[in-house]
Amino acid sequence: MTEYSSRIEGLRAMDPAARRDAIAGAAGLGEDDAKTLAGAALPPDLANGMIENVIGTFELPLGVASNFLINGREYLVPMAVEEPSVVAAASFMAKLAREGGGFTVSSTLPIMRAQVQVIGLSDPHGARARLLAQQGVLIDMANSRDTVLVGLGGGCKGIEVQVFDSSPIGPMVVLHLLVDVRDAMGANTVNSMAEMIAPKVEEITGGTVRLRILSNLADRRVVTASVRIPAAALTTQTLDGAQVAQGIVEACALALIDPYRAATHNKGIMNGIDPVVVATGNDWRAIEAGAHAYAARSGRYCSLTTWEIDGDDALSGVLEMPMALGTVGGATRTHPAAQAALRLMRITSAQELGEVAAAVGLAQNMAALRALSTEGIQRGHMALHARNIAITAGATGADIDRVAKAIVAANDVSVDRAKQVLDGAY
Ligand SMILES: CC(C)(COP(=O)([O-])OP(=O)([O-])OC[C@H]1O[C@@H](n2cnc3c(N)ncnc32)[C@H](O)[C@@H]1OP(=O)([O-])[O-])[C@@H](O)C(=O)NCCC(=O)NCCSC(=O)C[C@@](C)(O)CC(=O)[O-]
Ligand SMILES: NC(=O)C1=CN([C@@H]2O[C@H](COP(=O)(O)OP(=O)(O)OC[C@H]3O[C@@H](n4cnc5c(N)ncnc54)[C@H](OP(=O)(O)O)[C@@H]3O)[C@@H](O)[C@H]2O)C=CC1
Repeated sequence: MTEYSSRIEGLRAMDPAARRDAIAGAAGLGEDDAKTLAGAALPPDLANGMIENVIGTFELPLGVASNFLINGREYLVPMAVEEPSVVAAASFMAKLAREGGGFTVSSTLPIMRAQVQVIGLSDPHGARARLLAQQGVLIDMANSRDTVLVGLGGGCKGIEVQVFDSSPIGPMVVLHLLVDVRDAMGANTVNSMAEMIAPKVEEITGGTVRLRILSNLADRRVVTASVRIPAAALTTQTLDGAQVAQGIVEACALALIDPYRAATHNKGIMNGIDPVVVATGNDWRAIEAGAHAYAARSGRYCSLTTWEIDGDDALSGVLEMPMALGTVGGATRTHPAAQAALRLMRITSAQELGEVAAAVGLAQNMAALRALSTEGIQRGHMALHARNIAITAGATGADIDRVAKAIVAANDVSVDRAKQVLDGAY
């Protein structure tokens, strides 16, 4: 068996079939999985079982980011995304990151929260005390709902109770169930537990339970990714590495103080994370909600990453954010391509998947800041977007690359110019 490698010579120049063969070979992926990743993997009857009123399926390009070395392990990362330059940028930064030993990642236990809202209380603080006194009963009751999870070492591990002295409808108490969901995203799991304990919560508090639902602010399920790259590795044709590193730090500084910039900065991070979330059949709305709520947890929305230059003149970046991803549950086991994507990465736990997604998010942020603080985003991004423009203008087959190259060379990446190239005017 060949050794798994994420470095594949000439990958970008291959056609999709050859690229798929090269990826499958490098990852030791079986023929069936390679075929599944080629597309049309979701038959109508399966799709019809996943959501309602199904009329078909909607496809996205699936790319693979190369060069990722994460905690000393090689990863070829599947990314389902419509935006050009995202996969290239991640691969590029992962290549640079190898100069410093790649990415280092870690994560907390997969603890999700479910909220149980209690209203109609005359003594909210007394109700809180009564709930805390009965926490053993509530935890046992919640765990009786999911013996499979408990058998796997997960389950409800504790409760928290918050009192809101005032709200538009008066005081309320909110009980949080803290549940180790193991390899699941966990929404259905914790929602079932919250609904199960609700009558007992009413009995203990004397109030009325309204909402029983997870919180997407998964602040007890946090992943940290970091990277440290010697400045020399960042050298470009016109700038030395120290200048590039300084530019990245200065670009991040604005996202740390200004929500207008932070929103775009964090969108750039999610450019890396969402495609991995989608490719593995996970709930990207949950990941987006968690990320942005976490970015605003201090009361001021800011960057999810920090970039510094350390004492040895190396550029050092850190991303910290919630990551509620599953390798079981939801659509992760229903969609054949999601399973093949996990096998492509050889991922065996939800925690590992979250850590890989975070490394890709950090790489993506670095790529954007590097481009923005040096030559600007348009050169690299528009050169790759040019193929989309060529298609929009009507190019097909070999004409797509020919027209794209021509409009990039003319520094006029527009549909008009592409049409003129197609019509032979240039
Ligand atoms: C686009 C690049 C990578 C070009 O950068 P470049 O310097 O032209 O790249 P290169 O040709 O020297 O290639 C270097 C490596 O990049 C990868 N690479 C390069 N091209 C390809 C390709 N066609 N297909 C596959 N891989 C590619 C590949 O790994 C390659 O290594 P090699 O294979 O040669 O050993 C660079 O300009 C870049 O990183 N730009 C940033 C792009 C970006 O951030 N895109 C996201 C969309 S913009 C956005 O939505 C977010 C934003 C920007 O608003 C966020 C924010 O504001 O913070
Ligand atoms: N606000 C939000 O984000 C919401 C999201 N959702 C959706 O919920 C879905 C995810 O819910 P989720 O609870 O993950 O899915 P599931 O309920 O489908 O799967 C979780 C269940 O899988 C079983 N299981 C088997 N092996 C494992 C393992 N190794 N680790 C953990 N559990 C295991 C467990 O018990 P058992 O076998 O007994 O089932 C567990 O309860 C997504 O589709 C999401 O879109 C739903 C509501 C709200």
